[in-house]
Amino acid sequence: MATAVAAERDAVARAIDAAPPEFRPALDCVAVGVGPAAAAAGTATALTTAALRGEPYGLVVSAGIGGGFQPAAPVGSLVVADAIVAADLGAETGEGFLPVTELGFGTVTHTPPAALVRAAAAACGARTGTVLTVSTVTGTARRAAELSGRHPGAVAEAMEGFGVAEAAAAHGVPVLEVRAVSNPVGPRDRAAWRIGDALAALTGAFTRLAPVLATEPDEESP
Ligand SMILES: O=C(O)c1cccc(C(=O)CC[C@H]2O[C@@H](n3cnc4c(=O)[nH]cnc43)[C@H](O)[C@@H]2O)c1
Repeated sequence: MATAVAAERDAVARAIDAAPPEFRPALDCVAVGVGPAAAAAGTATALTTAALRGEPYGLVVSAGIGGGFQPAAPVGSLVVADAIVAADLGAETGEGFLPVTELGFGTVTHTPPAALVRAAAAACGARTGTVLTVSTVTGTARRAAELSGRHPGAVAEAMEGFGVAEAAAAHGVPVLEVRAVSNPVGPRDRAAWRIGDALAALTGAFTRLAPVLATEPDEESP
């Protein structure tokens, strides 16, 4: 489990530690830092350390708070990513933004296992959709509309998912992203953030997700 900051890690760990032993997943919670680069470095380090220990991870979960696109993901709601997309990895041109894939290299999308996404969303009552990874928090209606226009399936944005997913992919491990919405994506309004509520929602989500994450992948329905 990779979160950006300690408050998110503790919100998830509270739920996991409280799960009954038979439903408690063997899960390490690590705060890997804010932003895609720190998230990739921290997650890759954790994956490599576990592999060298002879106990490789079978799943990586990127979890934390995030901004919700309105009206798809209201503040306080939960989102499970069915696609994890690097929204600002590319080039600006006179004709608009070009993702790196159109420049001929890299990747901008990671796709979590569909059955796991369905099971996780059903367990915690989350919406599913694209979760964008950005290096700059959206702060204007114009940028929010631009991102929604380029990514019609986007329900949320955050800053780590794609970095976590890149590290997981490098280790051949599946990835999941779960976000509790702390603020709307749009004009900057710090008074509208509900970080405490979102952290409580994250704990609630992982209370209900624990049995899903404790299930061996081959026990899942397709
Ligand atoms: O200063 C601001 O206007 C501002 C607005 C929203 C979030 C921030 C942060 O610095 C939080 C970054 C942190 O939390 C995640 N997060 C939460 N909301 C968003 C968002 O709307 N867009 C992107 N990231 C968000 C993010 O994953 C970071 O870990 C500042």
